[in-house]
Amino acid sequence: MADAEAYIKDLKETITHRDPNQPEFQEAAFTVLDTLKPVLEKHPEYIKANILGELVEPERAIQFRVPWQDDEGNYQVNRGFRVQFNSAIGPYKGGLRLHPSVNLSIIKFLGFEQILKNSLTGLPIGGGKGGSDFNPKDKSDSEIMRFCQSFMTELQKHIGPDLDVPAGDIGVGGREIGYLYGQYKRLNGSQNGILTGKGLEYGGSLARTEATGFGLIYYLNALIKDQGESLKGKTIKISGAGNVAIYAIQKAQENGAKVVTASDSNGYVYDPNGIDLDTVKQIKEVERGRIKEYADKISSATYTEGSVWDLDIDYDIALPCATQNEISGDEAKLIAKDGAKYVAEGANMPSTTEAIQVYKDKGIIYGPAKAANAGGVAVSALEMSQNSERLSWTFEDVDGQLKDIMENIYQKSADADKEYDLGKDYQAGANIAGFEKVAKAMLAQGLV
Ligand SMILES: NC(=O)C1=CN([C@@H]2O[C@H](COP(=O)(O)OP(=O)(O)OC[C@H]3O[C@@H](n4cnc5c(N)ncnc54)[C@H](OP(=O)(O)O)[C@@H]3O)[C@@H](O)[C@H]2O)C=CC1
Ligand SMILES: O=C(O)CCC(=O)C(=O)O
Repeated sequence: MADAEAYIKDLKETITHRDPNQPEFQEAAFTVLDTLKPVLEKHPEYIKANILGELVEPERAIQFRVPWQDDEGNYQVNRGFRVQFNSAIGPYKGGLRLHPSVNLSIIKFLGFEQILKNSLTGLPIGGGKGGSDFNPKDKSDSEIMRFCQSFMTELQKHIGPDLDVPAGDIGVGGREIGYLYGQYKRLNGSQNGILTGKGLEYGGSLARTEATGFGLIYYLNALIKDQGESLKGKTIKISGAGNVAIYAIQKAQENGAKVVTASDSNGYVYDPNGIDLDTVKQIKEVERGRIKEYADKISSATYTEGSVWDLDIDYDIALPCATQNEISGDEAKLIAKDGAKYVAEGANMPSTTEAIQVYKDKGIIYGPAKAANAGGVAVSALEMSQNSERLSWTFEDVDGQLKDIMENIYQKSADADKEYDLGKDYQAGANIAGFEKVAKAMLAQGLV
């Protein structure tokens, strides 16, 4: 039997050989593999059963055509995906992303991340992800509806309340979930909570909208407290101005921190007085506008094109909440130079491999995405529970459970860090804690 190091090396070569054109998937898989050596050394039975070889291969990857008609009557075709990665601990669970950049590599990286993230929540959910290269940004409501109906017409053949329960991600919010749910219901005639992030009028959970952003701050609070500090009085740089960023700003402000930036894919606003959240919500949630408009409305703010991570100001905490690979190695060096002591990830894989190495070299405490942003999927699982028992829990109840789950996730990562003597490496801690549960479940179920 190969030793742990040779086994990991072999797996990486297999992935590179099988999926040479999937850089995002390779990045996500290699990052996890690189941190699991100590577990494999302690548990050679995982090598014997080739658990990692199974883990990096999706149980199923579905690709389909999504034809739809635009407002001018033209026939359009997009590409749809659902990757059902791992069901060892429960039904596949993970969002749908609508963005022109979507391809199989991106959906596989997101689905792979979802396996260990969902395991960390402590809830019985496996990992999956889906989406399409459709761009919802410049589309009318009717076009979005027709696209969603067509997408669900195919997707509904592959999902089910005990099989695979999708939700939102970039480009998929309440409007899209509503159209997708309506089409599922029309085709199947059943009200079985097949999607999460639903409207409150038809089976959604209170606090799901807020969950990822609030959860990020609950996780950050636990992390910071363990270092003997608190959020009060800290200055935060945040990227994004979507669902995750907005509710992270809200909860950070409630905890006495000052958030000074928000961004979108065109540029960022810097407001030294602290971001006015009502203005951001009005622009982004109501008007579906651009973040640039914030600087037109708020006189203390400036707007700059480009990446918010290139803005050179002093601050304490970085919260990337936009998209993958938004922080390069050079930008991580700037984060360190600006004096930030913590990075906690609201987005999925926002830091490149080089950036993560910089955090480690410079002693920045790093909360990885699969731990820090697990609040969204955790409350999705709570939405599934409420749907099953045909009940709606109060906001306080769901929010309280979310807080407990996020504190537990931090604790599990910190415990693994201690057990394996990793030196405050909460990334490796999260990977190990998430992996151990999935590995035990896979081993128990044999070859499946
Ligand atoms: N929603 C959820 O519950 C969860 C989301 N996540 C992750 O959080 C991140 C944000 O998701 P969410 O807030 O839901 O998505 P939204 O669509 O609500 O918002 C995304 C934000 O990120 C910006 N953005 C997207 N792509 C880029 C890019 N290439 N460069 C710079 N900015 C970009 C968008 O700007 P623009 O409008 O210009 O595109 C927008 O401000 C994603 O990585 C997602 O996978 C993780 C866990 C759960
Ligand atoms: O709520 C869900 O099921 C999906 C959340 C998600 O896509 C994520 O955690 O990245």
